[in-house]
Amino acid sequence: MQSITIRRPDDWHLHLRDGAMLEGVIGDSSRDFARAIIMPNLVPPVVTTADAEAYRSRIMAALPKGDKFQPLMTLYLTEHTNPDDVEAGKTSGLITAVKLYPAGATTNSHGGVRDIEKAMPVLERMAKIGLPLCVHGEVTTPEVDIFDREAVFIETVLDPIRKRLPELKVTMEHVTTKDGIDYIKSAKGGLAGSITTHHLIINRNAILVGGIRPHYYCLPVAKRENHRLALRAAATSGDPRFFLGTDSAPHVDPLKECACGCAGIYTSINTMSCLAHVFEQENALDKLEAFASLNGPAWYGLPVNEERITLVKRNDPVSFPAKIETGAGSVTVFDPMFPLHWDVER
Ligand SMILES: NC(=O)N[C@@H](CC(=O)O)C(=O)O
Ligand SMILES: [Zn+2]
Ligand SMILES: [Zn+2]
Repeated sequence: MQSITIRRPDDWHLHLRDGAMLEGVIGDSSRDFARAIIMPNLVPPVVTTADAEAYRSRIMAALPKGDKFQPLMTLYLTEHTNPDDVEAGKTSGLITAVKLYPAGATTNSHGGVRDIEKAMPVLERMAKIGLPLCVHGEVTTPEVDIFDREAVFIETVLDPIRKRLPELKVTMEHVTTKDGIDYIKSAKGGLAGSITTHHLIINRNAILVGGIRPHYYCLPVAKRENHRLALRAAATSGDPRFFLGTDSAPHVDPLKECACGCAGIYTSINTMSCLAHVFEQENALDKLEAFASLNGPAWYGLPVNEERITLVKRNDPVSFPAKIETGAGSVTVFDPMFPLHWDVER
């Protein structure tokens, strides 16, 4: 039987939500992952260090007994964020990054940033103290086609910010285009990118061919096949600038299966099985540890995990539930549309 042992992975972009949903999903992350960067787009969002402290306590309270899981907290950047509060959050060790949502770009982003000038004092402080900025990199301009929004963001928002603040560390999250990959590779430093599980597996056909499939809809939306291939090449290359951020984003089924469905794909439960499959297909199982367990901590200046996990390839497909049941309702699990044979040994 084929198997591979790697350092326990981390998830550098995760939505855990709150309340009954948090309780329903956290075990799927803490089972396989040691740490995760926790997204702050709750309702209301996590905007102050005090909010993050309280949210962290709720996460720790929801954690299954015996699981060791470290939530790495982020702040939701607004036009009123106080640089002193951000600095205090970093100094105390609570805050790992600040998250930029262009207002209106994605789920619960309406309180995000409209005018980047208003956020400059915070960004300047972050550059000074070495606190990374995590970015949802899409413009919201109505005239820009949704499939072009990442490329236009890079050119019109991200590159100008990085030229003004070369010291600012920026994580381009959930990169979905070859343009994003090329931009990260061309940078002389200070820039890295997270890649999701699902964007390595689906292109936009998954959402639209043969009927509209809301469980493959997320933001940034999956692009054409050439972009998916660029993501796969980057993720499996071992290049330290690319690492795993699942962007596992649970929404209850009624909010996905309706006339105006929410964006988000739930992958926490089967991400490691999917990734082993992808890396094996690319003849790059030896690069899985770099992508899932080494490159992220190096970028965020954190130690790598000492624990190991073993993935084994089983003859029979491993079964995952089609849906998980949470106290908030059922959540459909990402279906990669091929059988999964790799399994995390428990
Ligand atoms: N990725 C998504 O499609 N949705 C995320 C938000 C985000 O990461 O943009 C969510 O919070 O639901
Ligand atoms: Zn996002
Ligand atoms: Zn996300």
